[in-house]
Amino acid sequence: MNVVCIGSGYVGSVTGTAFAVLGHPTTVIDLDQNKVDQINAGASPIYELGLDELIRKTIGKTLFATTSYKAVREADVVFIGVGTPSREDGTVDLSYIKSAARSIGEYLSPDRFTVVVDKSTVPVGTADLVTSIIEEASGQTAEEDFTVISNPEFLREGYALEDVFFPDRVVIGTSHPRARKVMRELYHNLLERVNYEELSKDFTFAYNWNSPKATYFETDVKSAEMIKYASNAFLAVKISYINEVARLCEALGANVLDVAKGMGMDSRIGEKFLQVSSGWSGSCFPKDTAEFLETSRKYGSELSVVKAAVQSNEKMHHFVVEKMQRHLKTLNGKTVGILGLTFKPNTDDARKTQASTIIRQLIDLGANVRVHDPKGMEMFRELNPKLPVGYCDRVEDVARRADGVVLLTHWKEYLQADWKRIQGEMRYPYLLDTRNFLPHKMLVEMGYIYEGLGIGKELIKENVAPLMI
Ligand SMILES: NC(=O)c1ccc[n+]([C@@H]2O[C@H](COP(=O)([O-])OP(=O)(O)OC[C@H]3O[C@@H](n4cnc5c(N)ncnc54)[C@H](O)[C@@H]3O)[C@@H](O)[C@H]2O)c1
Ligand SMILES: O=c1ccn([C@@H]2O[C@H](COP(=O)(O)OP(=O)(O)O[C@H]3O[C@H](CO)[C@@H](O)[C@H](O)[C@H]3O)[C@@H](O)[C@H]2O)c(=O)[nH]1
Repeated sequence: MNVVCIGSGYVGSVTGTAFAVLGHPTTVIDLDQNKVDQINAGASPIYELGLDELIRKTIGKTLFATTSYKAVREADVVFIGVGTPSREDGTVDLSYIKSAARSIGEYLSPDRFTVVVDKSTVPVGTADLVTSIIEEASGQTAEEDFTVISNPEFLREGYALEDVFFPDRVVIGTSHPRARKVMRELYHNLLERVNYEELSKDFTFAYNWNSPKATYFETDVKSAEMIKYASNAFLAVKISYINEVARLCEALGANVLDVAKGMGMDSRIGEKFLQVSSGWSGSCFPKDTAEFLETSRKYGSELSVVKAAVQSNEKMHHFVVEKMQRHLKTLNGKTVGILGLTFKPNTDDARKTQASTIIRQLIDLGANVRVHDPKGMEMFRELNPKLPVGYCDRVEDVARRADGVVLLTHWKEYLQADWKRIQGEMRYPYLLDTRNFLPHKMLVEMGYIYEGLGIGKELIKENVAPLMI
């Protein structure tokens, strides 16, 4: 089956590579010549564990990359995986989707039935919009010559390949019988794990080989579009909730790590997405909750739980700064080291990261800020060109004459850091670990004044339950 993937970002590059690995001739199309050149050179345009390796193995065989839309002519399935960023008012900017739809329409073959698939996260009703643009640009008839369906993507950055090859579910939104048949055929190898034993020999990174096979769920197009927003918003609510519980634990002297563990043992609740943080962030949750909320308001059915989760999340960013301020009395003139700029580990993605909000607040309060991240410094600097921070290549440099160090992202590099040496660099050994990630007991014994989130003071000295990552 000939596959085209429009967009070679965090979703397009992974999806395109995955279908190529599964044996479908796949062309990735991006307007960005640099990304296309990188893929053709056998390298990934993003940092994602294992992706380089798979691109290298498939490029020129089943994987192709280009800036031209010509491959659409020969395609059975065309995925749209372009960006859907937020506008100022929180609603989604669909300009990339519209432009991709126009280009698809211009190249659509009149001689074959093509299934166009929205993989980007798009508001309910977008498939209709894409349909009308393609009809106008191609002069062809929807549902006869082509159809537009929804197949939302649920991958997480940092675990993208694992999520794509071993998804919990594949959601297909269409009532078109022919499109359903095409999509079942396309996903057959993935659902049945055909040749996965062969693949396992090549993969040098961990895969969840024993997980149950994915559920293939067919529904109508609008419900599929809705499932994506409803899922992301639900996960954001879950994190906001545990973060609020963490604040209360702290006030009451309870240990949120054990509280989350005990809650997660109830299969109705589940242990995942109960990790305390300085707030959720990144390129998906902030924009998707904003759009979902705006849509709910537009239709007179405001999602008040989601609204509260968003507000609570903003409070969580402030809480981290306030906690530091409480401890150091003032931040004016103090030097603060930040560990972690990406919104989570194992990605270079620094879009809409909580680090930028927290750093801005620290600077507004008069602090001098130094930062480090294993993979995200380049993108963070590009996105925040005027932010007056010192970029450090080594963890120790962040700590130089610092009055406090804050860990925002739980990169394993920080677990392995030389904490004795870091302490030696600091003016005052205050360490705020917003992920409760570091070995507290050892650090306290070393002489650090250690604070986590949601852990009562006396518990810090004991061996509290480790964070699940
Ligand atoms: N990042 C994630 O983890 C993730 C997960 C699931 C769903 N999504 C959704 O998937 C979509 C893509 O997200 P992303 O993070 O991959 O975005 P991205 O910004 O990383 O990538 C988008 C790519 O599309 C290209 N592009 C834009 N317009 C184009 C056009 N007309 N023709 C060809 N290429 C074009 C851009 O150059 C860019 O490389 C969004 O809707 C997002 O919400 C993202
Ligand atoms: O227990 C948790 C889990 C996550 N986070 C934070 O929540 C944010 C989002 O994390 P995660 O969901 O792992 O990353 P994404 O790559 O943004 O993935 C989300 O957004 C994608 C884009 O829509 C979806 O495809 C995924 O299913 C959905 O998990 C990050 O800031 C995390 O640090 C927490 O604070 N605590």
